[in-house]
Amino acid sequence: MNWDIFIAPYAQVVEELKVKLKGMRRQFEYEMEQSPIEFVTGRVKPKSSIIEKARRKAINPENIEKELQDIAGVRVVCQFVDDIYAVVDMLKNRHDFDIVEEKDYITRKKDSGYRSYHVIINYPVETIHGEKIVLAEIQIRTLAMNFWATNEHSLNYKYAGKIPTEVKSRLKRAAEAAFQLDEEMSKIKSEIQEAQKVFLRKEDKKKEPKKG
Ligand SMILES: Nc1nc2c(ncn2[C@@H]2O[C@H](COP(=O)(O)OP(=O)(O)OP(=O)(O)O)[C@@H](O)[C@H]2O)c(=O)[nH]1
Ligand SMILES: Nc1ncnc2c1ncn2[C@@H]1O[C@H](COP(=O)(O)OP(=O)(O)OP(=O)(O)O)[C@@H](O)[C@H]1O
Repeated sequence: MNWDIFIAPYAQVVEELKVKLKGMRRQFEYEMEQSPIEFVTGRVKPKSSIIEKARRKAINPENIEKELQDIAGVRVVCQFVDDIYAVVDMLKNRHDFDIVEEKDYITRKKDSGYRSYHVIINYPVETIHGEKIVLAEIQIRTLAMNFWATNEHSLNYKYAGKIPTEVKSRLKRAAEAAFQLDEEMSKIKSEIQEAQKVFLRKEDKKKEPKKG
């Protein structure tokens, strides 16, 4: 199998989804002065990670495309927890892909402490050989959930998946603290948003050309 040929449609999907989700963010800012989307990232799963995951999950190489859901992955990071559900609703209303699975690790966090909402989609991508339906994963999480997950990911990498018990329990406590942070911020959401709107208006005024 030629790896570049195999990966090309996934790279295309990641780029297209990033453009579309960033477009949603921009539209929100123009129309409402604020957006449920803080930022969007995306990546094609590295080759070594695909091979390792396929081995870990005992997936036959010929079934990788059907069974590995996150070769193409994008991430939508939001300020507040209810922004996540607003984004999920918007994804459900789109007609350019089909949702095949939803994983709500917010109401049911993982044992590690991980929280996020995952939407798995079938995305039709145009290739030089015609349309190809490709699986992709959209992770939606708050800034606090993202902070936790990024740090936990680094520790998992450092300890090759075997994080010492002491560090693990600190991570669980940190996950609880991130959860509390999200809860508290949600309670003062309207005040924060009002302040951010005033700030945006001031920034826009600065950009206006001076009269006279
Ligand atoms: N940092 C961190 N990320 C996680 C954790 N669990 C899941 N993820 C992320 O979510 C993705 C999908 O995880 P799952 O929904 O559990 O599905 P999966 O593909 O079976 O993944 P595995 O948990 O690796 O078996 C992973 O590839 C990670 O990017 C976690 O405990 N910590
Ligand atoms: N859907 C996604 N969108 C954007 N970035 C992602 C997504 N999923 C993972 N990443 C990031 O891509 C990088 C490589 O992650 P990688 O795919 O190797 O591992 P993983 O998805 O966290 O774990 P696993 O192999 O266990 O599923 C990490 O920085 C990870 O945070």
